[in-house]
Amino acid sequence: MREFDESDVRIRPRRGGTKPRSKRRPEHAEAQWGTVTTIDRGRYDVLLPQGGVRAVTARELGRGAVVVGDRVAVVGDTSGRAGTLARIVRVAERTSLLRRTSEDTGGVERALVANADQMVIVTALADPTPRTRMVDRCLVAAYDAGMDALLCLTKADLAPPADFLANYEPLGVRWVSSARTDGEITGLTALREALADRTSVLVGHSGVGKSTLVNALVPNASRRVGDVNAVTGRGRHTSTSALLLELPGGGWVIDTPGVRSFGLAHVEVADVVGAFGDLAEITTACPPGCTHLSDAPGCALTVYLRTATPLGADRVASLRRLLASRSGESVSDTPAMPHAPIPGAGTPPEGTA
Ligand SMILES: Nc1nc2c(ncn2[C@@H]2O[C@H](COP(=O)(O)OP(=O)(O)OP(=O)(O)O)[C@@H](O)[C@H]2O)c(=O)[nH]1
Repeated sequence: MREFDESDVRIRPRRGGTKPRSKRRPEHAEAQWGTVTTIDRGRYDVLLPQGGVRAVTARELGRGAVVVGDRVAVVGDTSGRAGTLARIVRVAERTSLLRRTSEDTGGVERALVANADQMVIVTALADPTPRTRMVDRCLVAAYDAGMDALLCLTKADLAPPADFLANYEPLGVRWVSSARTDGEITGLTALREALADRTSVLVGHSGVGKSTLVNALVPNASRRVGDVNAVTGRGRHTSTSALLLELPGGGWVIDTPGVRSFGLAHVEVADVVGAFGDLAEITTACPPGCTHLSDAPGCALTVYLRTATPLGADRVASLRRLLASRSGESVSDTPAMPHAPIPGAGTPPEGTA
């Protein structure tokens, strides 16, 4: 019979070894501040003033505490040499946070991107067919996160923007459009102007041409361009992780992987209504807990509709469409009549819907 000796006993070294634990948190006075550019399986790429480093997060920060766009304090090996890992010890207060819930019915809330001040909603005018529902949900998420919204309509060589834009006329959403002409992406001047010196998060369904845009805006971005599936009409998921990129003319863009769903269960009704200053005042006369949807008993918006101007009625219809999209209900899209842009919607780089 074989005898046992010490080599048969496997002792897993305790994390931190036998070092006595200090009760005092290190001050990390030597920490350097940088911005998280991408995340891959628990590894964070952080851009420091002298260049990029790869880092892990300190245990006390907890899981999921850091997202792309976060300003973070980094300690340890910040040489950026291959194989080295620095440590993120602090996260700066965020100026904005884009979130989504995994399921509309109160699923887990996830932070997606921090510190962006503008959401660029990329939608193809054809191939795949544009859907207002996705755009509506993005708008709600942008308003909730405290960001401006910009509609970026791609593939204008395949269909004109007018019909689709009519849906956003009453909202006064800023818009730009791009096209492919003789193999080149054109119409980028207005987009570049709208992105200059800002941090913009690009969202959109897979296949709308988001990677193509990023490659055109940021030389060497090398975002993979996929094909639209001929059977489903949807794009393949060729991008994987959110990525922050510096624009040559100043400013930053954050490319996000193809978003298939935008769960908004975490968004409060009041935050959506708050984005409609004129209507918010009217809703103060609503009964407590009013959903402001068309079937809501005693909703002051329904009373207002009896005497509203066509523009006012369109505004109510748009707000209700957004509120319904927030709760996951589907409503039929009634194209709105063209009207003048809404004051306070921002300066349009090219036009206002
Ligand atoms: N006709 C036309 N096609 C375009 C235009 N922009 C992009 N495409 C094509 O649309 C397809 C999808 O483009 P991508 O840039 O990969 O789309 P994406 O939104 O990044 O998709 P994912 O990478 O899957 O998230 C590709 O075949 C592009 O060549 C455009 O302005 N006009």
